[in-house]
Amino acid sequence: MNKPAAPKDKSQHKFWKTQPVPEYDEVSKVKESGPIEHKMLEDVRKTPYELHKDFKWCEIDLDGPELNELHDLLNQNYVEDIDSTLRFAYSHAFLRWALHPPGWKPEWLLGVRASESNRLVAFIAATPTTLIVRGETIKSVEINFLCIHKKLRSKRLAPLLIKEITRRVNLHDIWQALHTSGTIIPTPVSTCRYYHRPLNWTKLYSVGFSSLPPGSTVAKMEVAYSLPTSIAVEGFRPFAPQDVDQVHQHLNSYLARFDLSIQFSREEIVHFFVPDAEDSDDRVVWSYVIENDSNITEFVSFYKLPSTVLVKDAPDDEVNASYSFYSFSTAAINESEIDRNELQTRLKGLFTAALIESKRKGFDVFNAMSLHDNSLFLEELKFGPGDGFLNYYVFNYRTPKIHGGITDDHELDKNSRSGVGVVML
Ligand SMILES: CCCCCCCCCCCCCC(=O)SCCNC(=O)CCNC(=O)[C@H](O)C(C)(C)COP(=O)(O)OP(=O)(O)OC[C@H]1O[C@@H](n2cnc3c(N)ncnc32)[C@H](O)[C@@H]1OP(=O)(O)O
Repeated sequence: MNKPAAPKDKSQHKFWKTQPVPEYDEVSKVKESGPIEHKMLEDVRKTPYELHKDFKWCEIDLDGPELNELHDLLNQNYVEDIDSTLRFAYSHAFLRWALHPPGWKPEWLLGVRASESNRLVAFIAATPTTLIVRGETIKSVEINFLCIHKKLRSKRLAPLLIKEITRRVNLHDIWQALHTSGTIIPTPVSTCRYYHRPLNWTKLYSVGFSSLPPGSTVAKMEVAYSLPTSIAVEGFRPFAPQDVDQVHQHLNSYLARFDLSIQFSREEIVHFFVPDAEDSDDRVVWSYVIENDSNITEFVSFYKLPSTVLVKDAPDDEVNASYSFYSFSTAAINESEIDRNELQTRLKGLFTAALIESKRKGFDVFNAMSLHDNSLFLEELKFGPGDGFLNYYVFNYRTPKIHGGITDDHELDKNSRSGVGVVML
């Protein structure tokens, strides 16, 4: 298992030591939460940061051919797993869905082009969100898709992208940002672990994602990960437009229980969960509810994010993965009345149904993290711990460390639930 690397001292981070982020040892000592730096709108620089003359800033218009340029930049240069065997392969539809939520701004889809060739060589995105940290509501952004072309790495371009997106966000009177990364910089507020539930074990084995335990066989592993062919939970059905109000209300109540979370507007519920396509290669998100007597009691959603297989001569070039997105059970909402056994039973039923649907849609693996109340079902539903960890950061905010659903030994913590409610794409 690859444990997260031991961090350096913040002072060794040439760029991050200049930014309003906590010291490494601060989150374990701090008692109060709040912004680190208070700036005024008039203090914000009015002009873009200067780039080297070989480069220029640009905004990426996702409604035209630039979408394809961004797609190619990310698919060739974005995040790879620890041993470089897989790389995220975002679809065009995914990028539009992720980067055009309600309230998106053209100037927050920030690119860098080579001055001479006009080629897109780097990108960073901000999208608006309503963050809640320990009950405090903060108008904020999510920062994602920071990517620099492989040939331009280690040239200190990332700090410029980060400073310029900060400036563009600050100009909207927004001073905090949520971001995640597999790498450690100053300073994670929480760390969650990835868990993987094989749906097509043989395929995962053939591309090197899964390994055969000693004494087992491919056939035995297929049986071990087989799923019922029909869904046993009564009232389970696809999420439909008429469910928006109930899901909006329950999901926000569910998410408000967590120390680090977000709140959705009604428009965001529609954007993120009502699919705009029937099943097709272009579909990005699937959402379902459990309805009893016209009341929605549970909700589950997952999105499609394949990875390109980078191993030479592998029999397949893609792993088709679904990722657990937002979900809730109303059994968890009223904190004083939570019956853990009841909640566990409901979540197991809900996620077994999600796994069956995922398998029916042709996914090879279902991924989830040690967040929400997931520790109540991950092991029972045969999710295995992954090598990957995801660190959560809140820019310009300090707050005591938030539980990421794993113990100090990085094992799933089944005794206390995670404090993380937000799921980053
Ligand atoms: C209020 C609004 C605020 C808005 C902003 C909030 C903050 C947002 C922060 C960004 C959230 C992004 C969320 C995502 O998208 S996370 C996904 C990040 N992307 C990838 O992993 C894709 C593959 N990798 C790359 O494209 C490059 O390696 C990247 C672009 C990551 C770095 O490029 P490069 O390798 O060529 O490095 P450099 O020489 O230019 O720069 C080196 C400096 O950059 C610091 N670095 C490296 N990686 C990261 C990272 N993932 N978050 C923050 N900082 C990072 C590094 O510690 C060093 O600083 P320091 O250690 O010396 O101090």
